Amino acid sequence: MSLPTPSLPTPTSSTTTGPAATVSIAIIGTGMAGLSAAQALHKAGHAVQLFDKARGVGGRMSSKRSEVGSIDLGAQYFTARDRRFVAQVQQWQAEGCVQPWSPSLYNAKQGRLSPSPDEQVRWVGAPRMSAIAKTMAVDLPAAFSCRIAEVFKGEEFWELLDAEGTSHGPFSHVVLAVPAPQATALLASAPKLATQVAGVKMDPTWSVALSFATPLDTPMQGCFVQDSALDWLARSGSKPGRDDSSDTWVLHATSAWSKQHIDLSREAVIEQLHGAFAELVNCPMPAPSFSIAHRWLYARPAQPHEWGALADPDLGLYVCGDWCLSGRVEGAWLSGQEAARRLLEHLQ
Ligand SMILES: Cc1cc2nc3c(=O)[nH]c(=O)nc-3n(C[C@H](O)[C@H](O)[C@H](O)COP(=O)(O)OP(=O)(O)OC[C@H]3O[C@@H](n4cnc5c(N)ncnc54)[C@H](O)[C@@H]3O)c2cc1C
Ligand SMILES: NC(=O)c1ccc[n+]([C@@H]2O[C@H](COP(=O)([O-])OP(=O)(O)OC[C@H]3O[C@@H](n4cnc5c(N)ncnc54)[C@H](O)[C@@H]3O)[C@@H](O)[C@H]2O)c1
Repeated sequence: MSLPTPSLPTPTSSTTTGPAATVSIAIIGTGMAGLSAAQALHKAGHAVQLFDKARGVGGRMSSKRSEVGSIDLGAQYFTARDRRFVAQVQQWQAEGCVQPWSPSLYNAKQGRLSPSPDEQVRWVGAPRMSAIAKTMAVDLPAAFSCRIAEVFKGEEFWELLDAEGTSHGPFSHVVLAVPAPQATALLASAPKLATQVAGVKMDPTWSVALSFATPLDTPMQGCFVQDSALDWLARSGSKPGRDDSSDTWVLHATSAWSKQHIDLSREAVIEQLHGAFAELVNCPMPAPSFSIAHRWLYARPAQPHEWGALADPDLGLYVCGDWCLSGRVEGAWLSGQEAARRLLEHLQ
């Protein structure tokens, strides 16, 4: 498809900015990485415009509203090891959107459950995981339900084309903050970057929540699982601020199981993971009163990288996301900071 070359500063869409002096920076993706970059750029005095194909912020840290309350179907908790992220988490805690979570932890190996306490500090969004992204997004202009399909550069500025055919721009720079396979599709303007990003494989995760009217008779609140279709279990009500009127559990399948059952129906996934859960927990397991399944196609990078962020600074194109670092919440935040740092450095 041949794309129009944008002439500036002619307005081209509803999100068009004004004169070239105030041309803003486009950020595609409002997960942790995109919001981290947006906050850093906004703090440095730059105008940003965020886009997300979803109906709200958070990406893999979003929470699903349901009849049994909000459920964290993606990220379950996070740890903070880098001192910059530790400081950020303390700020979120002061703002009231983050609290520590100290579950009664178990380990399941070859079908045997055993307590597995440790000293690790674990954090969760409160009252739900998405609270962090919501707090970060305050004051940042964002367009939702807007899937960006193409990113292209005119003589001077960038334009975005969404899946509905609407053009957005002009933008001085573009930050892609989406999972690697989705970033590759938007990197036609930068073939070298596209090749590097295309090499990053991401694995899926099937996530299921089951609610029980009567609490299960187990002290377990979180469990690392081995030798099973499952690799993680969490009891939602044990996290601060959650609705605990029914006993809701989140079960995550392993990457291997998720890949093998990628096209299974939601009903069949719920049935199979409920079965694996019942085998694992040493207590009577009734039928759930509520269940839901979500397939995360790009849940985690298949291999870790140490890139921080990727960029073609001369073009004005930056790429970040958890997959540029650890594949965790902390890595996503650090990657967004690094993309912003490199962009600001290039402007000087
Ligand atoms: C099941 C599961 C469990 C996890 N558990 C943990 C955990 O316990 N601890 C931990 O630290 N991490 C965990 N993670 C990982 C953590 O959630 C991620 O590392 C982090 O949230 C990634 O943030 P991100 O901004 O890089 O990407 P994302 O959160 O994926 O954000 C990308 C955003 O881009 C949007 N987008 C994509 N393509 C387009 C497009 N073309 N146009 C517009 N918008 C687009 C998406 O809608 C999304 O909102 C888990 C992830 C999953 C899936
Ligand atoms: N399902 C997904 O798609 C997905 C994606 C990204 C991250 N994650 C998970 O997010 C977590 C984040 O990692 P982190 O380093 O921030 O947290 P962490 O330190 O709690 O866990 C890291 C890993 O150490 C092991 N571990 C930690 N504490 C344990 C204990 N008390 N008993 C037994 N094993 C224990 C587990 O294997 C765990 O996966 C990991 O568990 C990771 O698997 C899941």
